Amino acid sequence: MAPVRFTRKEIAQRNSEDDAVVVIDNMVCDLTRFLLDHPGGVEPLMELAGKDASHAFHEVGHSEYARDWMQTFVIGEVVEEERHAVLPWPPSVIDEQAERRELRGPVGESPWATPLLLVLVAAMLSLYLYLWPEAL
Ligand code: HEM
Repeated sequence: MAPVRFTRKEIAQRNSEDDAVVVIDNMVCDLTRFLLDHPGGVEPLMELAGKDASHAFHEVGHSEYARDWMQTFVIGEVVEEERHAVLPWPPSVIDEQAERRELRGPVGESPWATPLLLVLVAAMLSLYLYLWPEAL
């Protein structure tokens, strides 16, 4: 069965505690019956009712469990022409990428890294020979 499609204008009207709908990653979620069960409280959900909550949802760093739970509230999707780019998921993918960048460090990506290393080795060798000329 084809999923139900909603325009962002239709969603914007569903912003009350009796009818609270948000968009997360282009999926339309009816959170009306979830409001009181949300571990993060009613307030953050009501602030976003009728709106696109994708950014807020990801920024909180919701667990995979929360993500799976969220799927149970999906009632449809945003019409094709009004969809936004979806953020990568799971966050571990983002974290791993960030970690790899951190491991590489600022020098790892610099074009000066290799010449600098060579100069350092040459300087150390000269110092060594200067201090212990008999080593030759
Ligand atoms: C269907 C949508 C949502 C589901 C199923 C959901 C579920 C959860 C769950 C299970 C937690 C506990 C921590 C975790 O396991 O990640 C949580 C915490 C929280 N959520 Fe949500 N959430 C939803 C939407 C949102 C939205 C749209 C916001 C908006 C900002 C939000 C804000 C928060 C906050 C602030 C916390 C508390 C974080 C903390 O104490 O560290 N949630 N949520």
